[in-house]
Amino acid sequence: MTKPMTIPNDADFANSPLPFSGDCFKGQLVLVSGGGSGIGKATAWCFARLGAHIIITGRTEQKLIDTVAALTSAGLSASYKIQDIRDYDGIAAMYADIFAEFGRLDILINNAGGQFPQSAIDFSKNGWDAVVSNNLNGSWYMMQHAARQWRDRKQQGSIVNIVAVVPRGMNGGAHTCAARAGVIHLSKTVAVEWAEYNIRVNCVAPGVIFSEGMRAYSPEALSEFDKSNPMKRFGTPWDIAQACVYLGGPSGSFITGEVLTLDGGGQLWGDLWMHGRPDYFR
Ligand SMILES: CCCCCCC/C=C/C(=O)SCCNC(=O)CCNC(=O)[C@H](O)C(C)(C)COP(=O)(O)OP(=O)(O)OC[C@H]1O[C@@H](n2cnc3c(N)ncnc32)[C@H](O)[C@@H]1OP(=O)(O)O
Ligand SMILES: NC(=O)C1=CN([C@@H]2O[C@H](COP(=O)(O)OP(=O)(O)OC[C@H]3O[C@@H](n4cnc5c(N)ncnc54)[C@H](OP(=O)(O)O)[C@@H]3O)[C@@H](O)[C@H]2O)C=CC1
Repeated sequence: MTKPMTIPNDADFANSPLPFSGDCFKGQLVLVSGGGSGIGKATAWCFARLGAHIIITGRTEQKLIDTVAALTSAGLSASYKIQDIRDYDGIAAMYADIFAEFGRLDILINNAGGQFPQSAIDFSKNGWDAVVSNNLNGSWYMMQHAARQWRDRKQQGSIVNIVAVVPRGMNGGAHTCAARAGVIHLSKTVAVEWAEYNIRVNCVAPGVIFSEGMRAYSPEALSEFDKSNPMKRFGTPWDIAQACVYLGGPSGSFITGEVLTLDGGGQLWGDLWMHGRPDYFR
């Protein structure tokens, strides 16, 4: 039978855990995919500074080594695993290793991903497949294998999927827009299906964030990115990191199936061309 609810009082509020105190994630394990650069790296730092042990993943070992070295040099707790998010069986084995070593995983920040900018009409079949596979399949493999571990061990879990701002499409990025829209609606669906397992699933949608990822764009396209929202500037990886902490941790405990957009208002005003603005739209 469900416990009857009581109205919280001053004593309850005095003792409720604060979401962003110095060590509020102490004893917790957070996995950040793509944690060797950009938004993932910032998110790893944010959680680690709040007391969590961080596992970062990615394909390029040197980036992971350097990031873990920086975190541990600062007295924080971190390790890494090399893992391509497109490798279904490899991901299952990675989670098995993590649970065998730590016995738990509290939060998955499903951040790894990316694309190349190109007009949709020019996509090759392989180009389309590569981006959809990276961003939709890869995100799903990471979510499903984590959720199976949590369900089987009767442990609660929280997933934050990093997506993109898709309501008005993404000019020059139709492949990633399709994949990210897929992740958003996948998240909304499993947020309901997995509520019985105490697994929350949310998304963070970054607008233009000035990270290493910006190297994938031409100077011409980049020169307009910071004018694509009413604040007329880029956001920072730290902006996104804090949103991940808010949604992924206890402060998000009654939030599931949600998309938190951090884009300086770009979904309301402005436009962005990932492959440069065509003359027709000048
Ligand atoms: C509305 C507001 C939205 C704001 C959006 C702001 C902009 C978003 C920014 C970011 O997301 S920053 C993060 C950027 N970081 C990355 O994108 C890095 C990750 N990307 C990759 O690792 C790769 O690009 C990939 C997408 C995973 C593809 O890697 P893969 O190793 O699978 O590809 P390949 O085997 O090299 O190629 C497969 C296929 O794709 C074609 N292709 C690859 N790059 C390009 C390109 N630059 N232009 C055109 N086509 C490309 C490649 O040619 C292959 O196709 P075929 O030649 O075989 O037909
Ligand atoms: N910066 C921005 O403006 C925006 C970014 N995003 C998304 O946010 C996320 C982080 O981007 P950002 O930090 O800016 O850019 P980065 O390119 O720095 O980050 C992407 C990370 O994902 C990893 N990665 C990519 N593909 C794979 C894969 N198949 N398997 C494992 N790891 C992979 C990369 O590491 P490695 O290559 O070593 O594997 C890299 O560390 C991405 O999903 C990006 O698309 C969304 C909207 C806007």
